Parts: sequence; C-alpha cells; structure tokens
Amino acid sequence: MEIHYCSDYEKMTQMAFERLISELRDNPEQLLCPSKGTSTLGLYKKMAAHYQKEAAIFERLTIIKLDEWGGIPGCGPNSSETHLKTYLLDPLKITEERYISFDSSPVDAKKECDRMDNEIQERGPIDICILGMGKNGHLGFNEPANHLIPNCHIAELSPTSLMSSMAESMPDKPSYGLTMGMATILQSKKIILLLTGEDKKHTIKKLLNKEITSFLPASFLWLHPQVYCYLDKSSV
Ligand SMILES: O=C1O[C@H](COP(=O)(O)O)[C@@H](O)[C@H](O)[C@H]1O
Repeated sequence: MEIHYCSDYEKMTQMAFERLISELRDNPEQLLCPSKGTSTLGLYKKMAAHYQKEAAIFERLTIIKLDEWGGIPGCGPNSSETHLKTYLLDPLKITEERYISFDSSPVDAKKECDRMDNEIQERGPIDICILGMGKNGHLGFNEPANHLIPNCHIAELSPTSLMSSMAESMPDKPSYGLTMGMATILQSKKIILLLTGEDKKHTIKKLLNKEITSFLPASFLWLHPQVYCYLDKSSV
C-alpha cells in the first residue's frame, strides 16, 4: 500500500483526483467501482466539475456499484443508487449500458448477488476501485467477522453500519446489505483508498500496523500490489 499523508480533506481529495484523472487519460475505457460515503464524496464532486473541461475521458467509463442497502427503495433519498446517480452517473452522463448495479429490493436477494457475480465475470475485473473505510474497518458491507466472504453476498449489517449517517437518516431501516465480496474487491487492478474522519483514528492506527485480520477487513488491502491510500492527517 502506497500511503500519502495529506494535510486535510481537500488535499486528500485533490491528490486522489489527480491520480484518477491521470489513469483515465491513459485509458478512458475503465470499469470503475466507487463506494458511497463522505470519504469519497469530495472526489466525486471534483470529477463532476471536471466533466465540463474534459468530457472525453468519461465517455467510455463504466460504473459498477460496490454495495447497496437491502430492502429500501432504490430511488429513495438514502440508497447508494441515489448517491451514485446524484454525484456520478448524472454529472458524468453515464448511460444505462455503462452502469451495473445491485437492485436494492430484489425479490430474491441471493439471485441478485449471483446475477452481479455473473456481470463481474463477464465485464470485470474492476479496473479501479475507489474505497472508503467504515469506522469498524469494513469495506463495502464486508463487516468485521471471524471469516470474510469472497463474492457478492447478502450481508448482515453491523451496528456501526446501521448507525452511519446515511443509515441513521432513513425512516425505514435497511434489513440487510448487498455487497461485493473481498475477493472481488481484491481482484481490482488498482485501488484508491480514502481515509478520513476523527472517529476513525483508532481503526486507521490499527490498519497502519499492517496486521491482516478478518476483524479489520480493510487490512486485507495490504495483500494487494497497487493500493494508493490518501490519508487525511487530521485522522491520525
Ligand atoms: O458504510 C460504508 O461506509 C464506508 C465509509 O463511509 P464514510 O461515510 O465514513 O466515508 C463506505 O466506504 C462503504 O462503502 C460503505 O459501505
């Protein structure tokens, strides 16, 4: 993991943005997997603003959703779908055929995960995965546990996830999560990890110890050869 210590959130976002833009200029035909959340939001806003200057680098981009809250309406204000649509899909004019996504309220959640695995099989691997990390060290909805799951799966949401700002504002709580598994994430060719938040200090410190454990899913990123981690210094 290549760690870049940044003075604040803005600097962290700018550095990640420059890396991503340079990757897209080198090859605009990429499968990008962006996570939801506040850590990555600044980066998405910069990408949206940049579309006005250099639309061509986004015209062959395909986006795949990392995770989704299960059992809530996809078009509702708190879904990952709405988050991605507002901050990436609409501003970057990503057409339907260039978007792959978990349905938030499928009739059969297991079948929905199998469908996503097939999509990844056919159209993957992910070129660039953009990750934040939960307060408890989760990636997507791969929550700390004594074992982790490789492929797309139904996740039991941890109290930390259910207390996140996104979930807290939901009138009806999600009953489960739909997420890519750890193997799918780790098969990404490149990973950009954004770490920020006073409330994550303790977990970030543990991550920097380089001890790989299923109780800190983000620690598995130490096994990947190309992780670019941008760390907001106010979080260490
Ligand atoms: O629940 C989640 O949280 C992390 C981090 O969210 P943030 O708001 O603290 O940045 C997010 O990256 C992950 O995709 C999501 O499942």
